[in-house]
Amino acid sequence: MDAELFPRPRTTIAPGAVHVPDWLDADRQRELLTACREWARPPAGLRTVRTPGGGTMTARQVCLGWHWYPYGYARTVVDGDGAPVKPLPDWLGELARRAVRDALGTGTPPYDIALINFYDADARMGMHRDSDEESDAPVVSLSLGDTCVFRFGNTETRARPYTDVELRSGDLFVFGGASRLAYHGVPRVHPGTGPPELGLAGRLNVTLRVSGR
Ligand SMILES: O=C(O)CCC(=O)C(=O)O
Ligand SMILES: [Fe+2]
Repeated sequence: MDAELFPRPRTTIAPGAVHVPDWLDADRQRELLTACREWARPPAGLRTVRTPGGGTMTARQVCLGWHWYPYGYARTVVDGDGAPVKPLPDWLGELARRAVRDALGTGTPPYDIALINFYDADARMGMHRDSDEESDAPVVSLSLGDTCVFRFGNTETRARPYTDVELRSGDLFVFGGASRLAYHGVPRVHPGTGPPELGLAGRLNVTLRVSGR
């Protein structure tokens, strides 16, 4: 990890939306990466997501707990190999609850959805809302590998006002409350910026949600 002259501060980006730099230490990042590599294997492994309009998402994805597809949830990979979705391990659900407690100081119901997004140097994610859940529990986002620009906007439109936040390996971002349905996206990944000792080319994002089902 780079030694910073000044540690990056924890920042409230919008009401209920908090960025906590360096939340995962190097060992926890390595453990999470090892787990992601296992989850990415078939069956129900890393896949390219096709949108109803005929496009494809550039970030490839694997789901745990519930399988997300545009735009709903299923117990099997209905838009892929048809296999049952992998279970979400208790330790990962507990990590998400601890994240919310740390970032927002509140309790939450158990987390039952994890999306793992893999970004190569050219991958992006367009502005969207996480709105396929029936729970208003906060969304938890963990980053590994390359630094990205995470764009966090408003609940009304994909356009401004928004705030660009640099998410680095080990950073936590939580959005709940008044920001739970805010538009957000990843306009850019900076290749080669991850911690060399992690050994990941690209960026991984682990997004945890509560389905409310
Ligand atoms: O990669 C990220 O940081 C954001 C991912 C995201 O917004 C999502 O999976 O819904
Ligand atoms: Fe999202």
